[in-house]
Amino acid sequence: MKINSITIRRMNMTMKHPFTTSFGTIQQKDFLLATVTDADGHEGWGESVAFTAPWYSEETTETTIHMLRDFLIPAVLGKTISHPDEVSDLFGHIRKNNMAKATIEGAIWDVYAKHHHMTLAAALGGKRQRIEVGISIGIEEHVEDLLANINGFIEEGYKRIKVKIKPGYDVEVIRAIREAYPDVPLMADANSAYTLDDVELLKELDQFNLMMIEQPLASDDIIDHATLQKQIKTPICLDESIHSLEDTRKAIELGSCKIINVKTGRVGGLSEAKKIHDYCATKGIDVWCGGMLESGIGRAQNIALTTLPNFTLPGDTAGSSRYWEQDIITPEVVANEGYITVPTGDGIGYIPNMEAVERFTVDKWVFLSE
Ligand SMILES: O=C(O)CCC(=O)c1ccccc1C(=O)O
Ligand SMILES: [Mg+2]
Repeated sequence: MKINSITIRRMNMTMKHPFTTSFGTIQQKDFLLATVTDADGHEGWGESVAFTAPWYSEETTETTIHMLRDFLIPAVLGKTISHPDEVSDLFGHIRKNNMAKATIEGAIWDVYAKHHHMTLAAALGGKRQRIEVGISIGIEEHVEDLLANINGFIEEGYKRIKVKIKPGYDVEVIRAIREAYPDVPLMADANSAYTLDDVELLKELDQFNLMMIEQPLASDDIIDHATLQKQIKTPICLDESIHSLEDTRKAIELGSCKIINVKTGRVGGLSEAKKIHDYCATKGIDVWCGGMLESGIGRAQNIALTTLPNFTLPGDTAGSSRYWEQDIITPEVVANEGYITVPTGDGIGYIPNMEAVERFTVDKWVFLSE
């Protein structure tokens, strides 16, 4: 399969509702789409999950444009590959910049699956025909508003509720949720808002039977998380700290977590995500698929990844309508009673809605092979 051309679009989409975490609020999504074509004219799509500002990780929309244009696209354009696993070798001389790498790698997986007339899920080795999904709910200034949001999503059937916590918005908020919903599968994501000085407070969360606490400590830490896990009963799930299979191995060996949130962008692509999934399966560590407020393209990639067998816990991949007035794929992603049916068309299985894609495009670059 020869990589004939790559198109990068800078997109701007407005989310229906602002989304607030411990590090800030986001409503405007400024992100990139990559389209890769092979010599037979198959077209694969990928999405960059980097945000405009570097609050979740160090990558931004601008750094991903730089990396794609000056390093990553030249490394693959015109090359012939027989399998997407080879892309990591082509990128082998470029350190980190995982979200930029995953943008191209994801598009190459899609074009590979289309080239072989199979679904992306099947190309990855996934077997599930539907996936179980939860919902991630942002911080609300008033707890009544949060409870109203939770109520709506429980009524829609989402399989578990994830709420964001931060210092001053934690034990009492979780207590209020548990009083209203004693049995709902519930978890909390701190996005690195605490330190080991907060151990006593974090121990108080043990009384609420949370499925897990996600990334309580620093975004680059796996040592303190191991110390914390020894002192709390609630399983720790790592998100920000895990960038590779090697990080995963070290975190599991240290006892830093019992669960891993897999995000393709954070780990540099679907091939690495699959390796992490496979390794965790051998260690008895559950994984689930995280979200980055993606458009339909990234969402479709997440759905395909979640069909792998060790994605045993509901992920953050909600339906399109939770985020967008109009998504950029046809059909849109629909979650019904907490399940998304895996599409059966080739590749990502959803068709880019070009009218919507063009409408939200603010910049575009085309790279052709010689
Ligand atoms: O609904 C989603 O896509 C997941 C939302 C979410 O939790 C999140 C959104 C943006 C950045 C980081 C995170 C996170 O998982 O920590
Ligand atoms: Mg998280």
